[in-house]
Amino acid sequence: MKNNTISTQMKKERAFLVGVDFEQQSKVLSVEDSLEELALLATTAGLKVIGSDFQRLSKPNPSTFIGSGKVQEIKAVSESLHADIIIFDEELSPRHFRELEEAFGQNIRVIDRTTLILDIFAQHAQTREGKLQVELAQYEYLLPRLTRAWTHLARQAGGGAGRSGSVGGVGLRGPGETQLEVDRRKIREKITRLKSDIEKVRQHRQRYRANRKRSLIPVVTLVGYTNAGKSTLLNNLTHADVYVADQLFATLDPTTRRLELAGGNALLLTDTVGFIQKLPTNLVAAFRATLEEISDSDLLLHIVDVNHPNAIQQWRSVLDTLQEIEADHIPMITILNKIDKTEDIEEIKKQYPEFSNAVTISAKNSIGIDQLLLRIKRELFETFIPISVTIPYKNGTLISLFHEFGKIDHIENNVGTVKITGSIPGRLLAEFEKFNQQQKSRDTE
Ligand SMILES: Nc1nc2c(ncn2[C@@H]2O[C@H](COP(=O)(O)OP(=O)(O)OP(=O)(O)O)[C@@H](O)[C@H]2O)c(=O)[nH]1
Ligand SMILES: [Mg+2]
Repeated sequence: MKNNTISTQMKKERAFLVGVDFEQQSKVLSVEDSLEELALLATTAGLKVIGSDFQRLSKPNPSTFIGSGKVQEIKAVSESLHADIIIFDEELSPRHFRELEEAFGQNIRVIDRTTLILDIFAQHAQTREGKLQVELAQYEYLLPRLTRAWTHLARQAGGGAGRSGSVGGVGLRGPGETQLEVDRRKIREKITRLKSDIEKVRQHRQRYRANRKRSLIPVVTLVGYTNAGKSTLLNNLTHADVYVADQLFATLDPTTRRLELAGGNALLLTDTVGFIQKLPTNLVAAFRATLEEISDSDLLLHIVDVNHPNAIQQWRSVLDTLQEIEADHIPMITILNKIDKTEDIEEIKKQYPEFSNAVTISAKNSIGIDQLLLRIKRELFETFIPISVTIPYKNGTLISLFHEFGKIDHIENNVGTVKITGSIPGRLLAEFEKFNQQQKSRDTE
């Protein structure tokens, strides 16, 4: 594989995009819309998009992904447009890469959607954890796709391999190993090291989360398609200073801020990485630590750019990803954002029943924010579930929790235990489950 890094320092590289319209395949976006999104991704990565084309296929061609005639056609067009790089809107297999590089020749690089997203992630990651996660995803993606000696990796990654000199230099080559094997081995070693580093960060994060759980402030996470306005909303609500930009994946690293609601309740609000259709699965895996934040929340705020022509498709695609990371059971408020740019919001709500219960806001212009805060408050602090529990004195935290957040109808002190009948916010149900009266009497029968 040739150099995979898209440089933004030099004159903008010229990119030609290639999509595939698969017949009979359920897809989130049409091939044209998906290519438009790919163009945005390419621009975000610092490329200049000079054209695009697509082919209708029933299944990928095993050697060149698209048909060989189409390859020749695209080769001719992209050469005449002086393209530096060709981007496929689908994930390419190692063999596809090999054959396409062969077909397009030395002067044009071939990358795919995943490589492009990984590149943007690499450019946008700020924290150590974010950087580690992206680096791991890049190495894991590249390892099987390594088709020739690949010395740029060491320089590009800026990691250990770079400091130890050029890959495969004198003394680095193992007996009988080819350059390619050396590269592969080095990458495998690097992957092992990255995984253990990430695991350490993950454990630290888990301990932090456990502490937070104990403090019992509800955790609310902003989710949504990339560029929907998640960071803008976090900034609006908490006066945080998260980077906001009209580009894809502006945010990579999670930011958490405390938000005080009227009436004295507080919550922790987290902004995190956005989703996209055809999100590469290994990227989801690499970001598991970050995404665990989401599956551990008490409430999700799902932000939709209602002004986007594919708003409903984006909404569905986010739900798919939430299901993939096992976060689809968490209560969710759908928020239609950017209504300042929308002509008839009621019409849209009527058109899509999925949106009928949504809160409508403009995060940028502070429209509908009070309404949203009321909904959050209701969801977290005012949805009560009747319960009757017998709690041993030694579980004092739980008793004080009931006093603080629950509504007590009746309280009775016995030897070593206290029996409380009343109701608690739905989000706390799991905490009390063990001491639930009904549950207990069933068990002893
Ligand atoms: N007109 C309008 N633009 C908005 C509104 N909210 C956000 N935006 C714009 O939408 C773009 C994306 O906003 P962000 O807050 O960065 O979106 P995000 O969901 O955090 O995006 P990623 O971090 O890239 O996933 C920015 O240009 C914002 O200024 C709104 O209510 N109205
Ligand atoms: Mg953001």
